[in-house]
Amino acid sequence: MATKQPTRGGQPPFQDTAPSRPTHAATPEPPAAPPLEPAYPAIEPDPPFLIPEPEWPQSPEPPTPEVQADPPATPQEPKLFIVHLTPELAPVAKVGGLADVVFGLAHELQLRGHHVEILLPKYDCLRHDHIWDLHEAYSDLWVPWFNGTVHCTVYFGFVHGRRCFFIEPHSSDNFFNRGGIYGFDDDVLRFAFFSRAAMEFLWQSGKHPDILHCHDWQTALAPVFLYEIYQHLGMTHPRVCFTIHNFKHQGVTGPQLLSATGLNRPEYYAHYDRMRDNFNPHALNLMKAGVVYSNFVTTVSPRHAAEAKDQGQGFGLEPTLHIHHAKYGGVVNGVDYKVWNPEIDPYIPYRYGLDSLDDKYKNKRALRDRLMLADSDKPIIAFIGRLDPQKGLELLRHALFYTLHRRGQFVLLGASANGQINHYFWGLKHQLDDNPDIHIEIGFNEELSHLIYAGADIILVPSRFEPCGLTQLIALRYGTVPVVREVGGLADTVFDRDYSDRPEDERNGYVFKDYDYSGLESALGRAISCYYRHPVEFRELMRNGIRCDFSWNHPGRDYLNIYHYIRDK
Ligand SMILES: Nc1ncnc2c1ncn2[C@@H]1O[C@H](COP(=O)(O)OP(=O)(O)O[C@H]2O[C@H](CO)[C@@H](O)[C@H](O)[C@H]2O)[C@@H](O)[C@H]1O
Repeated sequence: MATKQPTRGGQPPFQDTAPSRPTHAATPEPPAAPPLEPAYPAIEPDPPFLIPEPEWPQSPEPPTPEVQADPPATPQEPKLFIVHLTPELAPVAKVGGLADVVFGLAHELQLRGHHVEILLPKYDCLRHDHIWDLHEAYSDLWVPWFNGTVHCTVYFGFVHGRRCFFIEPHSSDNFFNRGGIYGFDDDVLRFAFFSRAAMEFLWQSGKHPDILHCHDWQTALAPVFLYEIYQHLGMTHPRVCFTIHNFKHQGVTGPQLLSATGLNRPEYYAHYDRMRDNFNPHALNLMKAGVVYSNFVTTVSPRHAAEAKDQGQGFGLEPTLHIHHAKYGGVVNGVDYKVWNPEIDPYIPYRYGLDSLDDKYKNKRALRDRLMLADSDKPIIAFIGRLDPQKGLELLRHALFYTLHRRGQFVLLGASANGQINHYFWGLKHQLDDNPDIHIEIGFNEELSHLIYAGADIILVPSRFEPCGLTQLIALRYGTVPVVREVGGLADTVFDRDYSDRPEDERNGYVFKDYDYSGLESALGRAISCYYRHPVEFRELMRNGIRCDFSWNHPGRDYLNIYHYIRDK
């Protein structure tokens, strides 16, 4: 049996995980720099709401069972044409939570009667089994790039009812034929190209959305292109909402970007008020550009919005967020309960809900069978996520051994883009291979994740920082009790059973504050004790979680309020 302090495994490669950039900008905040809000021309009357083009057939996929009433489209509210620009979309191109958010939000907006389209790259690794009726929609897109143009084909298809356009460039750079989504030396150029191509597509195809909703640094150049290029060509209608899912990755690059994208004029763009990185005066920062040029900027929880602006979690964008604070806020993500719902989940062998909670334990057995874990009365503690220093890897590793010590079982599902980290967890896996109470699965496996959410008793989210976090929200729906660090969206959504000042029926998990082993043990230890010693109370906690409403209903409303606000301004 492994002991609490392992003797093998070597030094984890993720120990020094302090943000590589200082938390305060080296460049002082300019005293009276006026916000550089794009001076859009006066808002023209809305064009008639664009209904789906008649030639697009309806999605032929079978309807999914309805588990909750769709919110009625409010007749008095103007219907919007909303385009999402995104590098990820679940489940066809998913690396992390951003993919789920675009998938869920787009559907919610559609349910409310708005016309939504999603633009993303046509990666060679798209999951075609989730795309219906894929066909060529636009064959003659020419995108300016350096001193020439790149020919692109645009495909249209439905991803579980969402209308999607996939942009495929034909160039020797093979931007999106790399067998993966991120992790290449030219990532900034790849996504700068995508943003330019998306804007060019909107313009050439005569689409004038009311709202362009961009996600993360990968699409942050779109509002720059809109304001600096396309509005002068007549695209004066769209307003831009920019959502930051993760401040850690900002798309910092050299001035070559400007000649590639046709923006040119380095003396103009490399200005502190526009795109110049707050640390490196010779670099450009795409995320900063997105903040400066968008009409509204959100991150994915109010707590993280404050942490990023005022508490050193903005990875250097703090002064920029201060300058633009009037158009900045946080909206907690939702979960798509048509996908993440144990009552209808096709990936779990036994469906269950509040009234049939016992069937959750059949899934626990199925999970043990599948992962060859010992059959016992022990609780299963799980972690699902990217193996990134953000996720609290030292605490995760500690939790694994602490769980064994406290008579629990541990399941870890994760992967890292960093070879060293993957290697470390492979080492841990080999070290613990014979232990019947541990399973470490390295890789991305959406189907398995459903079974883990359903079969585990406790989900652990020990993040260093967490803009929102979807795993705890999904786990709550599956009656799996979250143990989380009190940070970002985790603090906004999980309320400690013993210490929260919320009413008892709103307490749904365990929370710890300090990023250290004793902090983790205090919360995980209480959760395991409750499981063993107070099973009735533990069950009540599970029920409280299932009763939480983290659907897209509320965030959908919040985003619509933002959209209407920036349209009316
Ligand atoms: N190996 C694996 N196999 C199968 N499924 C896996 C997996 N690894 C992760 N997942 C799934 O991917 C999603 C991850 O959600 P997170 O909230 O952890 O997102 P992430 O940190 O990537 O994104 C950022 O964006 C999201 C969305 O805004 C924020 O919630 C978050 O705080 C921020 O860091 C979940 O649906 C999870 O089940």
